[in-house]
This record gives sequence, structure tokens and C-alpha cells, in this order.
Amino acid sequence: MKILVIKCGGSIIDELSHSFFESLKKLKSSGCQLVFVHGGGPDINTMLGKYEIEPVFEKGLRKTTDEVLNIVELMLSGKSNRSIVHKLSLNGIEAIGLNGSDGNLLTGDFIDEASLGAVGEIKSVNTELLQMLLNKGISPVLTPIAITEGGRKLNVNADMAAGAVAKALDAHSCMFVTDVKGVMKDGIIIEELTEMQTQNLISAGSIYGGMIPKVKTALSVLNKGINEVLIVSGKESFFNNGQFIGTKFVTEQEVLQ
Ligand SMILES: Nc1ncnc2c1ncn2[C@@H]1O[C@H](COP(=O)(O)OP(=O)(O)O)[C@@H](O)[C@H]1O
Ligand SMILES: CC(=O)N[C@@H](CCC(=O)OP(=O)(O)O)C(=O)O
Repeated sequence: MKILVIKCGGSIIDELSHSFFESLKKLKSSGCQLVFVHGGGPDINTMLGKYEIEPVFEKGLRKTTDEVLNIVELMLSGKSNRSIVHKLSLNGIEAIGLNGSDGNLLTGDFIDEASLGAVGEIKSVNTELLQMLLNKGISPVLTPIAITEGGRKLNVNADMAAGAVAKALDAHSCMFVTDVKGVMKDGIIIEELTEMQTQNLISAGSIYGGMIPKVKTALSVLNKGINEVLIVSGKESFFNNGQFIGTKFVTEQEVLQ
């Protein structure tokens, strides 16, 4: 069976449409096993605001003190994860929510503890546990909190976590669901993007902010041989007549063919 890893961004969790879930169901009935990884950046920011803590980002990664980590976990595990699992089950997709730090699901390491605090990158994924659920027809929904060998919790950017999970599972596809139809230039969606074109768009400032970790992770999964890497919108149908609607990342070789 083909595995599809789906990253749901915090920007879209509250707006996921009926047509989005219909597209997921089409994929599931066409024989795909679905694994979800979610974000929740906007909710974390809202809660930090209530505690009068200013969010600080360095290159798209949230500076995570111990106090911030508690709020990150509260919002990701307690709100975003609950919300997606509930919506999936209401739409007939059996799902179970898991914190990445449970059962050594996502183990990782600090990126730069001195400057970023408890921000991590994933080193290994307990694929056995995920496969066990998938074999029972259940979709895991993962919160991007990892754990170090020494048992410390890490805040992981959700795009990066999805990329690591897709690589570890040797997924067929990896899809980033967000609040726009794909990567745009001058208001027009770009249907296919190569690594070089993406780098040029970043250098020109046409890809910025939260789109940067998304496209960088997309390229890194594509380079690991994952066939289909896409950015799509969660506001509408993203899969029609066997075709994806959004931005597809392609290798230079695919362009030449
Ligand atoms: N070239 C681009 N095309 C589309 N969106 C872009 C682009 N560059 C930056 N963005 C911004 O990236 C946002 C999506 O990233 P982000 O807000 O981090 O989403 P998520 O929560 O889904 O990870 C879009 O809403 C848009 O504002
Ligand atoms: C280290 C780091 O930046 N972690 C992210 C995790 C959530 C996330 O990535 O959410 P989105 O997908 O909605 O942006 C954060 O704290 O915001």
C-alpha cells in the first residue's frame, strides 16, 4: 500500500473544508494509507499572548524556553491534535492522536540549544508503531514534539517533522496542506517547481515567511526519492479525477522528459 504523509498547517486547521476531507477519502479508497503531522503556530502565538510572552523566531524556528515549551505542548497536543483527530473521525477517517514524544515515536536532538532553546530536529521515527496502526486501517495524527535520548522534550517545526516521517516511512507521497493553493508568484499558482526555480523564488523574495521551511522540506524529501511532493490548500478539494491541484515539486530530470 502507498503511504501518504500529510502535514496540516496551523494556518488551516480551523478552516479544513468538507471538500478537503472528501479528497482524503478518495485517496484512502484508492489504496493510500494516511499519516498526519500537524502544526499549530497561530494557536501557540495566541496563548503566548495571553501569558504576555512575545513570540521570537529565528529562521522560521520558534525560540523555545522551558516556559514556551509548556505552552507549545499544551496547544499542539491539547488543541490542534484534538481538533484534527475529531474532524477526521467526523468525516469517517479513523484516526488516533499521538504525541511525538510518546513511545519514542519521534526521537531527536537539539539544533542549537544556546540560541534556540528546546528546538529539535528528528533523528529517528518509530515506524513500527506507525505501521501497526496503519495495518489496522487507523491513521496516526502526530504532534511534532520529539524526545532526546536523555528524555528531554523538543519543539520541532511541523514541516520538518512531516518530512522526517515521510522519509522514515519511505512514503510514496508527502503533502503540505496550508491556507493557499500552492506556491504563488504574482498571484498565480505555480503548478510545477524544480529546486533551482524554488531557490530563485526565495532569493527574489517571492517565497517568504512560513513558506520557506515548507519548500525547503519539500525539496529535501523529493531528493530522498519520494515520488510525489505537493503543497495544496485545505480550503477546497485538492484531488480530482486522479489529479492533484496545487504545486508539485519535480526533479530537473522530470522537466527534461
Ligand atoms: N510564494 C508564496 N506563495 C504562497 N504563499 C506564500 C508564498 N510566500 C509566502 N507565503 C505565505 O506562506 C503562508 C503559508 O505558510 P504558514 O502560514 O507558515 O502556513 P502553515 O501554518 O500551513 O504552515 C501563506 O499564507 C502565505 O502568506
Ligand atoms: C520549532 C518550531 O518553530 N516549532 C513550531 C511547531 C508548530 C508548527 O510548526 O506549526 P505550523 O505548521 O502551524 O507553523 C512552533 O513552535 O510554532
